[in-house]
Amino acid sequence: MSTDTNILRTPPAPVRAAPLEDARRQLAEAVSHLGLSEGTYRLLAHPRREVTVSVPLRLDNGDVELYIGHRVQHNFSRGPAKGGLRYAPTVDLDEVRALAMWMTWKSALLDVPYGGAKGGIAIQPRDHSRAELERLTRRYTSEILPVIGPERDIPAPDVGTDESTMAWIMDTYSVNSGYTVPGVVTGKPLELGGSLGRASATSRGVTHIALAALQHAGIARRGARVAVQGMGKVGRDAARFLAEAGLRVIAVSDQYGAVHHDGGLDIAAVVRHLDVTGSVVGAPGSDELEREALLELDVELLVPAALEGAIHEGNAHRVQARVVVEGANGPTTTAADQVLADHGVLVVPDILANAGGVIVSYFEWVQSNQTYWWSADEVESRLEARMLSAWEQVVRFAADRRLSLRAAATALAVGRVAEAHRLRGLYP
Ligand SMILES: NC(=O)c1ccc[n+]([C@@H]2O[C@H](COP(=O)([O-])OP(=O)(O)OC[C@H]3O[C@@H](n4cnc5c(N)ncnc54)[C@H](O)[C@@H]3O)[C@@H](O)[C@H]2O)c1
Repeated sequence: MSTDTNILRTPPAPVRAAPLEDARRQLAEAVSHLGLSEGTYRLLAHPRREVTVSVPLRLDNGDVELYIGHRVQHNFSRGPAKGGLRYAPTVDLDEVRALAMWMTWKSALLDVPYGGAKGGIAIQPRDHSRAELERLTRRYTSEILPVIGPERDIPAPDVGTDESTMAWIMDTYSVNSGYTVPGVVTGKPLELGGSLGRASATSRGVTHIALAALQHAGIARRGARVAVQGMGKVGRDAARFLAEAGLRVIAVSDQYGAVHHDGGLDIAAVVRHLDVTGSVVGAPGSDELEREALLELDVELLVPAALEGAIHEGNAHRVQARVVVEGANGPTTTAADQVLADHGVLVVPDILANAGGVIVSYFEWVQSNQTYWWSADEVESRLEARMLSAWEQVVRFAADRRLSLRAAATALAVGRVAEAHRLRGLYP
């Protein structure tokens, strides 16, 4: 058993700005633009359901550590709640609330029949063995068991979690149900009913949107310079797909630092180095760059694909990119958004740019529920069609209403959710 101080150790305090304030401000703008009521704002500014749980973990050395987990279901008026599960030391309830709200807008914008949710545990997964992460995941799952399920709330991977995490959730849920329930999570391993194309779906979607946005901005794709912040599940495949599409990825970063090569990085070599060493730093054919300097490089396209608040009031005026495509959720603060708009930077918002994940999650859920599997080509062509259709709707709405792409995307999504509420009526 651990010492008292160990038991009482609290997770590190969050270091970032307030994503929930930004999310609520975006909602308020959409409500006002659409002429919806104050009551509608209040209804949508607060999550429908929140669960906070203690997650005691027996460490490999026998000590017991306590972690705090959350699952927030922002809205389920259009279908089951849907959203990722994050393991990071910076997780707190307000962050999870913001991420859950953005999931509601994303599902509505892409017209998938889901609401929005998010989960998180305040833990540094790097500091734990695989066996510890499995026990943590199973205990967290059993604590939130009553509120999840294929018709209630369907988790998926996010920062610090992966397909193994989803396999453990599915197994824990299934053992407790007495039969196998593949539809309780998405982002599962293929062998357990995962979908072809799910692992790289967010990155594919980012790439489709980035190419459309460059064209919209009148920038030739061939040789266009790109910087990608974050080389995790989203960033690494986005860098690869963008390079394959003829762009020149000149810089990438992770939490340890950034690397740069003016002539274009060899992304396959960078990823091999990352897999072996755990970081992009020192990748062959690259110079080292200060981590945050990546955001300020002279590039045509910047893809922030790490965490919230990367582009903020303090650095936004130094961003030189002409187009920013948000691979991450909430990487641009509201204050930074205004600075980028004043500088003529085209910002494609997260709820559109990184929606490829929720689209193919929806395809996976449909396939799981029907026990019928689609080919990779089918998945990818349906993903591309949905992404580009949403892009066109947002661009048209923004032009008609003289809104930024973020304001347009949020208003379109909020309008659909508000309409679902109106049609269903208020119980009792
Ligand atoms: N995984 C998905 O399908 C998905 C879908 C939609 C949105 N997102 C969002 O995309 C973002 C990344 O998610 P992920 O699944 O790739 O997570 P991940 O844990 O796989 O990767 C995160 C990456 O960010 C890096 N990073 C952290 N802090 C950094 C910093 N200050 N500077 C540079 N790099 C930093 C990490 O080193 C890592 O490479 C998150 O905002 C997530 O919510 C993910």
